[in-house]
Amino acid sequence: MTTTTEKTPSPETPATDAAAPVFTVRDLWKVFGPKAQRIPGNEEFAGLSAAELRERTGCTAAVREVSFDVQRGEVFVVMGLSGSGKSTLVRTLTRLIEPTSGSISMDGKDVLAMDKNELRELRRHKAAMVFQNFGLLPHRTVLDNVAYGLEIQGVSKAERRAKAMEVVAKVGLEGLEDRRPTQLSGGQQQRVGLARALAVDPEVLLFDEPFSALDPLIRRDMQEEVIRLHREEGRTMVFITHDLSEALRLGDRIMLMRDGAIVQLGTPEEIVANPADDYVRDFVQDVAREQVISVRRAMRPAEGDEAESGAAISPDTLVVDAIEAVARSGSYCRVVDNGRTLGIVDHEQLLAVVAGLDSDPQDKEVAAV
Ligand SMILES: Nc1ncnc2c1ncn2[C@@H]1O[C@H](COP(=O)(O)OP(=O)(O)OP(=O)(O)O)[C@@H](O)[C@H]1O
Repeated sequence: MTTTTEKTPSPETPATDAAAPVFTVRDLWKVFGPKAQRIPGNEEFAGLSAAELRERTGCTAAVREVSFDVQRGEVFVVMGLSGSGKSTLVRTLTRLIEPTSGSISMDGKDVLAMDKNELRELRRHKAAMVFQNFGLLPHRTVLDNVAYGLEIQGVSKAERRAKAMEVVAKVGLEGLEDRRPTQLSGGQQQRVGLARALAVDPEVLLFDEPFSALDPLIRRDMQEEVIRLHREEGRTMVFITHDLSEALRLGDRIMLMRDGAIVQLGTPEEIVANPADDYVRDFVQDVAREQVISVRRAMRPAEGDEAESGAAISPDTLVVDAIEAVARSGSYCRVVDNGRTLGIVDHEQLLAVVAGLDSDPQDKEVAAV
């Protein structure tokens, strides 16, 4: 794994403070196939590629010794090509798929020790899933579909109607409450699916490629919707996608998977600026770097009296915005944090980012798995 240092709390640690992770996953494996239990941790199979493992054992290691934390309030994106293990991994979080080995805790509670009732509670109240195929009930109205999760929780009719109306408005479906799913566009149906998950007010929303069936413009709309909701509510989100631009747009952090294992875990900026290996480098090679990388990575030390005056920008300013600020200033901009000048950016630094000449070999070492 890369730039994030992860502590290993005991699965029993009660997570009462806001700084504690929502999910803590350690050494997780999910192996499909005969005698799956023999695969995790077995030296004999450790060096085999996915294809070799399948050939030798008939097993598929869909999730392979994966460890990570999901922090409270973040959008945690799980990204990878088809078959890399994204869906399997996210389904193990609430044990829709039983892991083969490893540990998972949510809010400090050991998920693998939960009984049926606790699991039901976990899936209904704490970590609601938004699926790609919406899972809507065709004979129910939009409002009744949205209220469905509350209905199975036994919430009274008046209360669930009120709550459903509230979330219908929140996702921009006002006026469509009485329609049936077939009378809605794909994007609108996805909003119903999202509203239904939101109605139960879960601590975490788990999205399994929810927008991949939508056409690009509607998809963009839905991404904006998720960003807006996240900004308004700060709810923790785990979002699966195979689409890099979607991952970069939505993710606070991105976990890139390949053949069931983590290739890199970091912020979009860390992944684009410091790909952990050639696989990630290939993945991100067409990204417009100036739209992801901030001046924090581009600046140079101030020389002479540069630190004293000149236009100021914050360290989080994206290079694309800094280019405009530098052009307007006519010379350079100071990168200022809390009144302190951290460094300077001028045309030279910013162009180096655009041209991909800015990689810092030291950073790369830190980022390598
Ligand atoms: N029930 C199963 N039995 C056997 N193999 C499975 C099963 N479910 C998934 N796999 C295999 O596990 C691997 C990971 O699958 P998974 O669906 O998690 O990948 P993914 O990254 O979500 O792919 P996609 O983007 O296509 O949905 C694949 O090789 C898949 O064939």
